[in-house]
Amino acid sequence: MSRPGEHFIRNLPLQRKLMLIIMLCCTATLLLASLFFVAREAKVLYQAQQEDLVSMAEVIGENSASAVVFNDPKSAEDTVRPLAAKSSILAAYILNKNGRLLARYLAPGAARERLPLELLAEGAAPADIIRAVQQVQNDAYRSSFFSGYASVVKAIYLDGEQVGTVVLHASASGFLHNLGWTLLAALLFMGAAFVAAYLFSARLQQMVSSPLLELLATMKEVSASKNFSLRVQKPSSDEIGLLYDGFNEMLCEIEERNQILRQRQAHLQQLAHYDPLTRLPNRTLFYDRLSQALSLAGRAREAVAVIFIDLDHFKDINDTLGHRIGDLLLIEVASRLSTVVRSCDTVARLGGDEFTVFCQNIATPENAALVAQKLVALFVDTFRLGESEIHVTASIGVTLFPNDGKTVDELLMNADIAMYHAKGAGKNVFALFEKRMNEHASERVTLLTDLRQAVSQGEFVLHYQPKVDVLTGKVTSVEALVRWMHPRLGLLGPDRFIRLAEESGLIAELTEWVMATACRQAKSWQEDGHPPVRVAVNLSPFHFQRQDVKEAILAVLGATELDPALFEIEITEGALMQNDEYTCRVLGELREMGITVSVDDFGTGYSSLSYLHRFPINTLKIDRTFILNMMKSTEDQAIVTAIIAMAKSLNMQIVAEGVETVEQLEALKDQGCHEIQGFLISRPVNAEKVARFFTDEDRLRQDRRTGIPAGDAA
Ligand SMILES: Nc1nc2c(ncn2[C@@H]2O[C@H](COP(=O)(O)O[C@H]3[C@@H](O)[C@H](n4cnc5c(=O)[nH]c(N)nc54)O[C@@H]3COP(=O)(O)O)[C@@H](O)[C@H]2O)c(=O)[nH]1
Repeated sequence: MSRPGEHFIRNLPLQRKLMLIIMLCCTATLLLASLFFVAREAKVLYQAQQEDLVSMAEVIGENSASAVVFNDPKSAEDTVRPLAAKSSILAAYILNKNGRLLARYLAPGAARERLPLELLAEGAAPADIIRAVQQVQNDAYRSSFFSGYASVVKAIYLDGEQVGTVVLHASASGFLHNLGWTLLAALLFMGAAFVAAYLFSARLQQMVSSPLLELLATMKEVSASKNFSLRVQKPSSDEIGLLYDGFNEMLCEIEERNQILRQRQAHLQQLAHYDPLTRLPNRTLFYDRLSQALSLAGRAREAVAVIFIDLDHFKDINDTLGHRIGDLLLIEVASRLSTVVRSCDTVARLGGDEFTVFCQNIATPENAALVAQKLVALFVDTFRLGESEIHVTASIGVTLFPNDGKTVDELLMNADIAMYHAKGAGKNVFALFEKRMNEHASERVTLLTDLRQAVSQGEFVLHYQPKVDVLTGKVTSVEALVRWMHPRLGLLGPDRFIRLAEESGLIAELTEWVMATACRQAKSWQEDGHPPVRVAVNLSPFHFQRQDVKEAILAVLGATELDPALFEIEITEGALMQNDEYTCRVLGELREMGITVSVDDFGTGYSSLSYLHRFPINTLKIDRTFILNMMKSTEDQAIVTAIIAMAKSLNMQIVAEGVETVEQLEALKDQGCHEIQGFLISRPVNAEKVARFFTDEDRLRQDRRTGIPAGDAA
């Protein structure tokens, strides 16, 4: 705890503090110097005065020595009488060696009460006189200052032997007067020195404090304005100069740190609001901008179009061509999308292959459709990505504020629903949101709930579609195709629920049921006396990528005791291209067991034909879209020809899917296709009906339509 004085001094401004220090130091120094000077002067003056008195006492002593020896008071008094001429002498005494007072002189007007020997009683004993003389001798110096007289006691010698004593008292006024002058001079000197010190210290403190005050002012300015680019001009090379350097360096460092901080903040801002891959606004920024746009549009009574864009088959592209190409595609798509919209509109990437756009001030739904049309058109040109050139399409959903929704979430949800409708409508199209689409969306949720129970409730049934040899007409295998006997909606085709099963993870359970049922059916046909027929089951890519798919197949074959040679799996091109190493190994192991491996919907994926030889595949099934169009599109015809030629060179069996007409059959036969599957032979039918194709009679009926020659049943 500091004392109040200390506290006061501590809180004084620097200038005052400096002044105080300097003045205190100066005063103390001056005081000490003056004291020393005065004390010294006093000593000199005293000594001079004493010397005078001593020489007078010596003269008196010499003159009175014989009078003292002979105890002659009269002669002794004669020696002191001339002292009357000396105005400064107050009193003089001559004593013999026994202390007897022989002579006495007292100046007229001398104050007797101040003189020790005068204070002795009349006829005082010699011993008292000697004691009083000793006291005079002892107090000689002090009495000069305080009693106003100077004293000297001097022994009287005759022939080297003390015979008496002389005591002299003189007025000290001369000495004190001189001392007074000396003191006055010292005080004047001190005063002058003090004034000089004050002026000098004022200048000195200014020299010290003004750069510090300047620094303080700059510091306040920096702190108020946050302008860290300010610098101070170094005033000197002393410690204050170093302080200035330090201050400038500190500002420099703060400025650099601020710069780094600003860059980092900008980077964080970028990360928080922009997609790092495409540099488009991300979901957060899109939400933010759209909600602002909606509140503006609400006040201005304007419409806003929210568009949801999803790339078709992006997963397949990623899986087959790799993530690097997938990333390049997303970047290219982002840049194409940005070319269509106006500067007031926003294009964003929500994640994965999902992009969104909102356009402000859209006058009519037709205008929104025009924008969507432009967006679809962006995908007409192929994308050149590194070495690859690919054709990609997108499905687009459009919704309008305020008619279709009032909030960002509602609009995005509806745009998403519309986009799903566009996908369902065959992809590469756009769909404007309609209220009824919402019903479909909620239907989808209900369907999913129902699907979860469907397997355990036994609501699925298998239909079978035969594949026949184009030359012999023999059934080579039957494809098991699942249907759902929905208690409320009736018989549902796989297109209504396979995707849902895949998305919900129910596909594995469903496929295991399909495999078990198909295998049991194949056994059952045999037990009913039909010739052994191979049964083909579709494996979803989601299921195939599960590490236990082989074990699941083995378990089914083991449980049903079906010969693996009578079991076939159909996997899509996309599934084939995912995780090559694993796919290759599992397919190899399945083939070694005698299971037939077919690639379904071939031609729709992105696998290069030469890539196929790496996989242990038995059969390629040409996708039915090529078969459907081969009679009218030379391009599709060329694709079919190329696939057949390539498959043959790789010693693979070729099955043409979706053969509906005899013309298609003839064309395929001419090109050397091995097998066909399609409505021309049979639609997918139940187990009982398909079994009829195993007998000669039904094949013959079939032969009459197709012209395929009859042969032995498989
Ligand atoms: N993962 C699983 N996928 C399955 C399963 N069961 C079926 N599916 C897949 O569902 C898709 C649609 O199948 P579906 O509605 O059964 O259609 C099949 C045939 O009806 C149809 N087809 C056959 N011939 C013709 C024809 O001449 N014209 C024509 N328009 N359609 C025809 O093709 C479907 C069979 O195709 P594919 O499988 O490619 O051989 C379908 O993709 C099935 O794969 C299942 O259990 N698991």
